Amino acid sequence: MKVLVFGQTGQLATELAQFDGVTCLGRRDADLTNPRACEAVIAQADMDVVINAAAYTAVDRSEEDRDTAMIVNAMAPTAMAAAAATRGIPLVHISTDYVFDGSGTTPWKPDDATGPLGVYGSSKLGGEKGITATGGTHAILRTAWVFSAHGTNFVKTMLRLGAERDALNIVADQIGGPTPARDIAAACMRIARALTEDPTKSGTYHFSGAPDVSWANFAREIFAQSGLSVDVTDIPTTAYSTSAKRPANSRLDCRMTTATFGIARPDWRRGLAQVVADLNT
Ligand SMILES: NC(=O)C1=CN([C@@H]2O[C@H](COP(=O)(O)OP(=O)(O)OC[C@H]3O[C@@H](n4cnc5c(N)ncnc54)[C@H](OP(=O)(O)O)[C@@H]3O)[C@@H](O)[C@H]2O)C=CC1
Ligand SMILES: Cc1cn([C@H]2C[C@H](O)[C@@H](COP(=O)(O)OP(=O)(O)O[C@H]3O[C@@H](C)C(=O)[C@@H](O)[C@H]3O)O2)c(=O)[nH]c1=O
Repeated sequence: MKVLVFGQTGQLATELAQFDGVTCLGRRDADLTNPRACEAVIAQADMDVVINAAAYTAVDRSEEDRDTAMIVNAMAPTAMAAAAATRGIPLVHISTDYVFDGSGTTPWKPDDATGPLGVYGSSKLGGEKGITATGGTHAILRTAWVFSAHGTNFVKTMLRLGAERDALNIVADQIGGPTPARDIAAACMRIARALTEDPTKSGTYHFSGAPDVSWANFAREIFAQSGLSVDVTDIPTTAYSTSAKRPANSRLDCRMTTATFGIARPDWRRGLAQVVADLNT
């Protein structure tokens, strides 16, 4: 299976690059601020499937840079979907828990009502809607709280801060499933294969690590596994000021993904152990 991946330097793209048959495109090969260029790349490439692992992921910055976030996260993926549909190949696209408003405590199902709280979530929802509307073979895989040894993520932020300070205040009223990028990459490859064999599996799916946890308890586990002695104090969201609002409830109901593709929720504590080991080598 020949797989064209948008993204090269990011957490997910770096993990996808480990699989056979994958060609990763960096910004110089395809800049998502130019959706037409993304379309042209797909039209010209001889590929079996496209995975979009590129996105504008700076949640707070997107509040002041709405236009770029919308082009990269909504217009470019829509253009990719149109080009993939024209070529008759599937598109696997990654979306986020931030498309939900975070109300309640029940895990979100794929067809639950969306209601993004900020620009990043709105732009990602725009991408979902554009892809779905093209009517081509696709999977939109919503995930959450991604971490890996590469790029920027909460684990690396905690390790940096934990090396500098012996106490941290961390939000404890936002709950979600941290997800190792390596497991998302494996899920994407499996879904890509399944879609090439059975396009009726097109749709929106959820995939996040288990068990669900607060950011504060995630931080505690990060420090425990990395041997750092840092005192974590639970704080409410209201005590941590950010430009973008984050959902309180980021739990994702992943049962449809398991039922359709045989992919189970990974235990993020195992993924964390791997990342901590990778960072120490
Ligand atoms: N990170 C997370 O916690 C979560 C991420 N997701 C989604 O998962 C997917 C993968 O995320 P992740 O791997 O963490 O992302 P990263 O932030 O690690 O990487 C983003 C990638 O997108 C590329 N990119 C950004 N803007 C452009 C552009 N204009 N043209 C070309 N490439 C561009 C970056 O390239 P460059 O280095 O050149 O900027 C980079 O390779 C995204 O769709 C994201 O929305 C979903 C839930 C949680
Ligand atoms: C650094 C720090 C963060 N926090 C809080 C702020 C926030 O509520 C939470 C996580 O902060 P971050 O800014 O690292 O995470 P954030 O960038 O919001 O992470 C999100 O990224 C996008 C791309 C997604 O799609 C989401 O699934 C999610 O992973 O931790 C503290 O409470 N104390 C701290 O010292």
